[in-house]
Amino acid sequence: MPLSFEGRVVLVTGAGGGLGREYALAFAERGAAVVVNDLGADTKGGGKSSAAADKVVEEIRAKGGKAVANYDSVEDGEKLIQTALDAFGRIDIVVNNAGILRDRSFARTSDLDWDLIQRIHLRGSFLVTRAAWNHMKNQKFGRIIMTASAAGIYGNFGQANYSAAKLGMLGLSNTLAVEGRKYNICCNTIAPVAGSRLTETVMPPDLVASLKPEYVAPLVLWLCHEQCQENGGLFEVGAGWIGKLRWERSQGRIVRQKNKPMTPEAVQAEWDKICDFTNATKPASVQESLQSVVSVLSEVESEGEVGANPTAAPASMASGAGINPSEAVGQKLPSTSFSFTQTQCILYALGVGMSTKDPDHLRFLYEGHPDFSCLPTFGVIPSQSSMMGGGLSSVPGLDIDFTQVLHGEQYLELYKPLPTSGTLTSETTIADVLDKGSGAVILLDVNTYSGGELVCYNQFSVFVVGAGGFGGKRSSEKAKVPLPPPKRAPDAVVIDSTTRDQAALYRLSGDWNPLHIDPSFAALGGFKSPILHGLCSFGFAGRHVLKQFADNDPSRFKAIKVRFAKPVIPGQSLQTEMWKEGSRIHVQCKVKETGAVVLAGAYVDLHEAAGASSQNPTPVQEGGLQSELVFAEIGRRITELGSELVKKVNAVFGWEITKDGKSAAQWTIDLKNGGGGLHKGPYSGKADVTFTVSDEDFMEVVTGKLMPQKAFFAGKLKVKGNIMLSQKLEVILKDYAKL
Ligand SMILES: CCCCCCC[C@@H](O)CC(=O)SCCNC(=O)CCNC(=O)[C@H](O)C(C)(C)COP(=O)(O)OP(=O)(O)OC[C@H]1O[C@@H](n2cnc3c(N)ncnc32)[C@H](O)[C@@H]1OP(=O)(O)O
Repeated sequence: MPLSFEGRVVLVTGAGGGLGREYALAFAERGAAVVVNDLGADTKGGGKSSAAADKVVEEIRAKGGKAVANYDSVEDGEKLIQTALDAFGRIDIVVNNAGILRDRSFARTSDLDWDLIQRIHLRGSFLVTRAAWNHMKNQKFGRIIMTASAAGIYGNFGQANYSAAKLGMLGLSNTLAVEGRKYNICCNTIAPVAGSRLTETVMPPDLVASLKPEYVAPLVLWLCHEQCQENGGLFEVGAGWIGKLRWERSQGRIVRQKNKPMTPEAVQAEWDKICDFTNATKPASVQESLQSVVSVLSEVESEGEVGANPTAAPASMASGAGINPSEAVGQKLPSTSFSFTQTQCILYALGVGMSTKDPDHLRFLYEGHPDFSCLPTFGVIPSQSSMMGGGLSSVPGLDIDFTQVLHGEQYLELYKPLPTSGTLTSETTIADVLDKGSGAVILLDVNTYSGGELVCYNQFSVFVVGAGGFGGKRSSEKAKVPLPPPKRAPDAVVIDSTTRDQAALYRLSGDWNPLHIDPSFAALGGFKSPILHGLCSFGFAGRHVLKQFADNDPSRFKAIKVRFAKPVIPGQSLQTEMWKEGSRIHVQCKVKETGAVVLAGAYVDLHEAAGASSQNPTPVQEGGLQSELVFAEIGRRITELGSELVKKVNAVFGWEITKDGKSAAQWTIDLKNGGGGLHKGPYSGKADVTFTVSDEDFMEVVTGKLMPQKAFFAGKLKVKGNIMLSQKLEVILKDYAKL
């Protein structure tokens, strides 16, 4: 179908001749109403005449087209746009084409030469475009062209002023592309080579004659058509040829070591590698650029070697997918080391939705807890950092578009419970590359070691949307496959909310992919808003199973497999459905609000429980916080209740609370045979708890001057005893409250 501009209103600046005239005629021929702007100045900006614009308007009208003339300078941007609004009622397309030259060698460039060129090219384009911007925003459509020049891109003798202005227009265009994206305003830049008044002074006449403006106009028309979604591009065009330009960045080298000064000698030593464009990346946004630089910080912090090249990470920033399995499979990524402390374990637990609201979570959130542990699914973090730090893009045969990368599946197997701090090293191999038609799947096997001992194995499956069709195989014997759940009602269902900031929190564990936080980046992948990390939902599901079927005991966790079937949006609720089949728990996760299955074919393998069943009382050792806080709370309640109420408590619940205070005050709570009353069933057992405080501190607590919790932390209130899970004590506290 011919590309029509029927109903569109176009402003072309500098349209009295050359390229501008050609654009104006071409737009009008395809149905657009055109504002033909031309000041009628000479090529150096002198003089003023309406003749040039009028002539083009006449030409258009003679062919039955719609056009009006405007003779204002582009520095009066508002007036140009007003002409369009007055004549045609709207403005859809702005082609910033007007320009003049003041060529001088740099030493001879005067202030005036400089200022005039900046004013007409850069400032003029800014003023005209700004005047049109809100109209385009409101109508949710706009197409803008900036005219740069090879002189700006490459530099050209005698054109310092012009080069600066022209590349300035590219910077302007790049930012308008970012800001306009959500309003369907696209802004692109062209660097045309055509015979015109500006080029006839620097080119031989027959070359000028053969570089016709009509060899440039079709690109401008396409870029301005509603069907064209190109945005933020830079194109060289001339003689019937069009090429796109982009930034390329070498992999670079880290020249700094933790806690050591960065020196020019280190830069010198790495210079060849810094400038080596082998396996160069193509960052296409500030986020992509920054992200890789940020990864340097973690690399340096984890004391990565000088000479590493983490700026290639994460995944590939290259566009223009090119996948070659025979080159990629078997390749190893540089091995990485990951150092962590309790902080990372806690941050991760918070990232996958743990909260102090659930007392059972405290063992994963508080380093002072006697059973403080790392969540088993944290096992993906050290290995993930190996990919983030090393970069898939450095692998030959994997030229992938990072904006199209989704996490497809994950398998994790632990060979021993994870430590809560230490240094782990990871070795990553490209296990296979599959052609799934709609995408490519890259399987990465990662072994993670502590010292020489294997701690865990991960298989990452990375789905690169749109990168399929390269003629590869569809399945792999190396893949850990998802398993469908049994065809019966689930044995357990847990519903848990993610928060609006879930991804913002989870990313602090090391996956800085802007897909999860930056709306513009998410839009590049076709998402309306940032999506949650697959591994975050994975962490939710993993801990649901651990709580439901393994008493939150990390040592019982063996392995987990998950397929990410659909994206989750931060703030949605996850409904985890679980089926117990021996030691395997099949899992399926849905978004509660939509019913969509987001984790499919998932399962968790558990080790058999050793010893007591989960129904037995859990002994709490002296000094453990989870119980202590609650005990301290009980102590406070008891003192508040006073002796009369204590008696009542004893009577109602069949408890025996006594005070034995000589040199110290001691309280003993004895839940006789489950305490009777409300405390039957799984809460049966006996709890003997002793609070020990000095008389002085006891009085402080009794008179409310010192909160029991504070007394506990200050070591003034000591607690000793065995009792069932604190959760049950919360129940007890509620019962006290009823009294
Ligand atoms: C740390 C470094 C490594 C990690 C890199 C990732 C970095 C992270 O920051 C990124 C993320 O966390 S992204 C968030 C989590 N992931 C998602 O939300 C993806 C959700 N899934 C989808 O949208 C689709 O399944 C989709 C788009 C993936 C596939 O949908 P379709 O194209 O419609 O595919 P479909 O027609 O259903 O099936 C075609 C073939 O592909 C297989 N397949 C489908 N989903 C898959 C998936 N999720 N993983 C792997 N393979 C998958 C199908 O089985 C089918 O193949 P076959 O016919 O051989 O069975």
